[in-house]
Amino acid sequence: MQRLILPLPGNEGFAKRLAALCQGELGAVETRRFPDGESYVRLHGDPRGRAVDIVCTLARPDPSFLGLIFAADTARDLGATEVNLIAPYLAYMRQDKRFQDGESVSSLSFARLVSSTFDRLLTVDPHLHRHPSLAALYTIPTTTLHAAPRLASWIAGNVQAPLIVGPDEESEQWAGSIAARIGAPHVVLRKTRHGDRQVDIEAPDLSAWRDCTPVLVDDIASSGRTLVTAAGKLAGMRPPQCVVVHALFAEDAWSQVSACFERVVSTDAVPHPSNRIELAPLLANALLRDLRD
Ligand SMILES: O=P(O)(O)OC[C@H]1O[C@H](OP(=O)(O)OP(=O)(O)O)[C@H](O)[C@@H]1O
Repeated sequence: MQRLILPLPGNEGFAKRLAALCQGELGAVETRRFPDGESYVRLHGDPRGRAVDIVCTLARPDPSFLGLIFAADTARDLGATEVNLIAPYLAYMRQDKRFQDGESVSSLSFARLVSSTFDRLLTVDPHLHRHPSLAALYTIPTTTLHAAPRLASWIAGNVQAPLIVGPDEESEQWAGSIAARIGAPHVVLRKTRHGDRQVDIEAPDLSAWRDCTPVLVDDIASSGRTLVTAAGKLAGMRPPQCVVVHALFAEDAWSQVSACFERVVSTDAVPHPSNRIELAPLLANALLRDLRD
């Protein structure tokens, strides 16, 4: 039986591309607020006897999360054989430790809530910093996909003589992988984070690559401070470009970041005007491979 693909509001475009690629049936989730602010949820599509994939990128998750849980529960109540969460961006991955007494380890609490509601989670480049994999947080099976091959193809097709630049040591994994795929050089800068919006970045001598176009690559753009500060270290080189996986761009980050680069592009993991790189093919392949019903 065809899978039923149900996007939460705002995820319809991504879900439509996904449904077309994996021959799923596209349904819908209607949501609204009751006058008292509580969430109303109604599914359009029949989950009975079928695998249901709920598509909801989890950027800014707090206002939509309860509706997501209600949608999943409703699919199960109505007879879905399994209920999976397709979250191209996975939220609450950064507070993965109690830095100060009494703090919530929200990565773990969020993972418990998702694990108690869904049968399986598919996501792209979750911000795994202190944990080796999602299995350290989630008790359901998870599939972690990587955008680096698609970022590499975009850079190879759009940038002459790129120098791949990672803004911090953690970005070595994707900067190195992208560079190796397209036969480009790469460098990694060193970042020290002092607060939500304060970072310092040190760069090595980049003069050997003056004839290259620096392409900054990162997993997340949130406050934008990492990208803005890193761009400041590329002075004297060709106009820099920037490719990110998850375009959160909080508050005024987009105007700050876009002013520092000749071009900023992102994947469609989080809907944003900078989206140029489609991830639906990556997720469709995973669905067809891992979740065959
Ligand atoms: O746009 P911004 O607000 O600068 O946030 C984005 C940056 O934050 C993350 O790293 P972070 O420095 O938080 O490392 P960590 O979470 O792994 O400690 C991420 O890898 C980006 O580099």
